[in-house]
Formats: sequence, C-alpha cells, structure tokens
Amino acid sequence: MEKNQLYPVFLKVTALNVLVVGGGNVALEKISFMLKSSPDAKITMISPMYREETIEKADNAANVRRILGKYDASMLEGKHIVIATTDIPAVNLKVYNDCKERSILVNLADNPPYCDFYMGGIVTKGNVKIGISTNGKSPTMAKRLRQFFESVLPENIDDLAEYLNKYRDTIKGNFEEKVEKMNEFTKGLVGDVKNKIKE
Ligand SMILES: C[C@@]1(CC(=O)O)c2cc3[nH]c(cc4nc(cc5[nH]c(cc(n2)[C@H]1CCC(=O)O)[C@@](C)(CC(=O)O)[C@@H]5CCC(=O)O)C(CC(=O)O)=C4CCC(=O)O)c(CCC(=O)O)c3CC(=O)O
Ligand SMILES: NC(=O)C1=CN([C@@H]2O[C@H](COP(=O)(O)OP(=O)(O)OC[C@H]3O[C@@H](n4cnc5c(N)ncnc54)[C@H](O)[C@@H]3O)[C@@H](O)[C@H]2O)C=CC1
Repeated sequence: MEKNQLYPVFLKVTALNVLVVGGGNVALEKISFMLKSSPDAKITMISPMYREETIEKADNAANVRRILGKYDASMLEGKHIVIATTDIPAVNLKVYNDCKERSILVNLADNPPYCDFYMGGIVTKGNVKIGISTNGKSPTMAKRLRQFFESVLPENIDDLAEYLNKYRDTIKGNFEEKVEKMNEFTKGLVGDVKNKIKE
C-alpha cells in the first residue's frame, strides 16, 4: 500500500503573508476554506478580474486585500505562501518558478505535481482541529471524510481539551511525572470517543 508521506503542520496564517493569484472560482474556493478555518488570515489577491462571489468573500474578510492587475514577480516580495489559481497555465507555471527561485511555498491549485503543500480537509471543534489529506488522490474523499468527522466528533470535545488544559496546571511534579499523570488520566478517552461514535 502506498503511504502518505506529507508532513502536516498548522500554520498561523495571521502571522504569514499569503498571496492568491487569480480571482475566479478556484480562488474563491481556496480563500473560502482558508477563511473558514482562519477568519483573520492575511491574504493578498492579485488578478485583473474578480468574480462577484470572490469579491464578496474577500471584501467581507478582515485581512484580505484585493489588487487589480496582472501577476508580476514583484508581488512575491514579503510573501511566505503563494496559491496560483489562474486559468492560464503559463501564468501559473511562472508563479511556480518564481516562487521556487525565492524558496517560497507554492501551490498550483489544480496541479498536484506543482504543489509544495496541499490544502486539506479540515474539521474544527473549538480548540480541536483535524487536518485530512488523501495525498492529493481524491479531494472529494477528503471532503467526505471531513463531513464524517464533523458529524461523529462530539461537540463537547472542546470542553475536554479545556478541562485537560486546566487539569495539567494542577499537577505537581517534574515533567516525567506530569506526562505519566496526563496519560493515566486520559486512558479511557479513546474508548469514550469510540462509544460516542457507536451511540
Ligand atoms: C491536490 C489538491 C491541491 C490543493 O488544492 O491544495 C487538490 C487538487 C484538486 N482538486 C480538484 C477538484 C476538487 N476539489 C474539491 C475540494 C477540495 N479540494 C481540496 C484539496 C485539494 N485539492 C488538494 C488535495 C487534498 C488531498 O490530499 O486530499 C480540499 C480538501 C481543501 C481545499 O480546497 O482547501 C477541498 C475539500 C474541502 C472540504 O469540503 O472540506 C472537490 C470536491 C467538491 O468541490 O465537491 C473537487 C471536485 C471533485 C474532484 O475532482 O475530485 C482537482 C480536479 C480538477 C480537475 O478536474 O481538473 C484537483 C487537481 C487534481 O487532483 O489533479
Ligand atoms: N472551476 C473549477 O471548479 C475548476 C477549475 N479548474 C481549472 O482551474 C483554472 C481556474 O479556473 P476558474 O477559477 O474556474 O477560472 P476563472 O476564470 O473563474 O478564474 C481565473 C482567474 O484568473 C485570473 N487571471 C488570468 N490571468 C491572470 C494573470 N496574469 N494574473 C493574475 N490573475 C490572472 C482571471 O482574472 C480570473 O480571475 C482553470 O484552468 C480551470 O480549468 C480545475 C478544476 C475545477
């Protein structure tokens, strides 16, 4: 069986500068998912044309700036992450090459071989977040898995995270002792969630 070798991280996109090239349907999909998870994400968009819905989504967000114009490599100044979504393959490829030259992480949304990272399915319950990847094999499956976990994870899982956070502060002892106590205390957790799913 092939194994997914991608390494997941949870980015603070309020502290990073994201550039989205293009303002159409795919741009809308990508900013929508990013904003759903990170409403304050710092995103700059560059495109000579924006679709109505993209404008609405972008202009209602706290930190999305829309620039009207064609992509130019100067747009990469100060950017950490770039997502190219234009309908012109040559433009997307130029974005890719320009980013590679500058060691900027890049994603050509409809072109997996030209992605340093993939956007994933995301499940959020308060502080708890699960990222889902099918290794780029099936975005539809990532979406269905997201819906599955959204429905089976109990809403109060965040209460548990908050509670464990508080409990952790009350434990005395050195690091090893704390780890041991936290593990002992949470032993039943996996069984509890499994039971919850069965219910
Ligand atoms: C590789 C990746 C790169 C990237 O975009 O980062 C990528 C690529 C492509 N997407 C395509 C299409 C669709 N994408 C979706 C939906 C999502 N796509 C997302 C991620 C990813 N999409 C990355 C891999 C993630 C992984 O590892 O699994 C999700 C999870 C997150 C997000 O978009 O933020 C989000 C679901 C969010 C949610 O609902 O929770 C749907 C489903 C729908 O809309 O119903 C369709 C239509 C159905 C279909 O085609 O499957 C195509 C074909 C284009 C064509 O036909 O040419 C390609 C290109 C290709 O695969 O070659
Ligand atoms: N719509 C969809 O769900 C899917 C689209 N695709 C592919 O993704 C690509 C984009 O699709 P859509 O978003 O639907 O197209 P779109 O036409 O809605 O958006 C393309 C955007 O790119 C912008 N653009 C063009 N030249 C540019 C440049 N030089 N600099 C900056 N921006 C530029 C346009 O102004 C427009 O905003 C297409 O190649 C399409 O085949 C693939 C899978 C699904």
